[in-house]
Amino acid sequence: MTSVPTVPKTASATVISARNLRKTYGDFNAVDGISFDVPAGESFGLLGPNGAGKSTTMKMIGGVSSRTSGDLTVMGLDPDRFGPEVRAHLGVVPQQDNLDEDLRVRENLLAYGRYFGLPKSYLGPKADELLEFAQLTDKAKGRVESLSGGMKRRLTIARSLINDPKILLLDEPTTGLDPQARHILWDRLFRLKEAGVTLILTTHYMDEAEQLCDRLVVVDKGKIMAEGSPAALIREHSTREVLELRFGSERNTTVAGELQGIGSRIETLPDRVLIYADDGEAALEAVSARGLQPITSLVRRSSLEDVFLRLTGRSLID
Ligand SMILES: Nc1ncnc2c1ncn2[C@@H]1O[C@H](COP(=O)(O)OP(=O)(O)OP(=O)(O)O)[C@@H](O)[C@H]1O
Repeated sequence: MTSVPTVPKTASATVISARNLRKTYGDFNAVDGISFDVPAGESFGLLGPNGAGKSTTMKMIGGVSSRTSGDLTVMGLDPDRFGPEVRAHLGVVPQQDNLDEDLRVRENLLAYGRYFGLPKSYLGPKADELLEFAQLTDKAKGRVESLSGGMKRRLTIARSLINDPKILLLDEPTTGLDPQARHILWDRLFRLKEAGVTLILTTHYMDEAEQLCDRLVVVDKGKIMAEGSPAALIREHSTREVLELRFGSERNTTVAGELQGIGSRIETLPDRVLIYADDGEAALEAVSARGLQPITSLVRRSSLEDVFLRLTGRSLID
């Protein structure tokens, strides 16, 4: 039997450490040599488009997919060698809800807890506490199929907390949910963070990353393009404001030349032109002064979407 090393004291502040982490399928690099550290209690995000390698990274952290090369430790342990021990520290919320539709809501929590070998005396009160946390107490005896998408997500999160994990892995926690359901979920995740749980989440929603993440890595095609807090990334890779102009589909693609010199950078997208400037209103006045009249104009703050566009030349949401 392999003995489990004790978690080194010096590493207590770092709960996940990846060095040159790589996963290949045939000759395709799904995760292409990424490195990052996550300290305890942080809310850490992997932000990137579909196919960037986010889920593959999560699966390696969760010990359900072995890495091709590189180093990875979770709570000081290698998930490839100590899968069950690593999973005992983790709560996992997969991209697709995989609740047991044959069981009632509360039963889902109990059954999952039994799978972890947790005793009945612990599970009953814990299930009730988690239903309360997930705002599902009144649905305890209901059928899973009768829950809304947001409720199913909350039940999946409640289920992932049955073993009091120190780290919660959330793969695209709010994909497919309506705005209200997303906000309720964000609030619950924020409470977990306040309670000291380390959150690792993947998302392709920039607003979600901005709301939830203390720090994130921007990933594209299996590589890390940038790393930092949302505010620091925006400061480093974008201007304070962005002026969005729509001139109509024909004109959008040809007008950029006439805008040269306004702001510090211009991006032409199929449906609009973006002028990056610290003062968006001043940029708009400069556009008018050139006799150019957009159909619509909007000044907004820079977002992580702008960071992604800057780093990859592509829009985050296709
Ligand atoms: N088992 C597999 N076999 C072959 N290729 C795979 C496998 N799993 C993932 N891939 C490929 O690896 C790349 C990264 O996939 P991954 O699911 O990690 O991306 P992602 O960033 O999580 O995107 P999504 O949000 O779509 O899940 C994709 O091109 C995907 O097609």
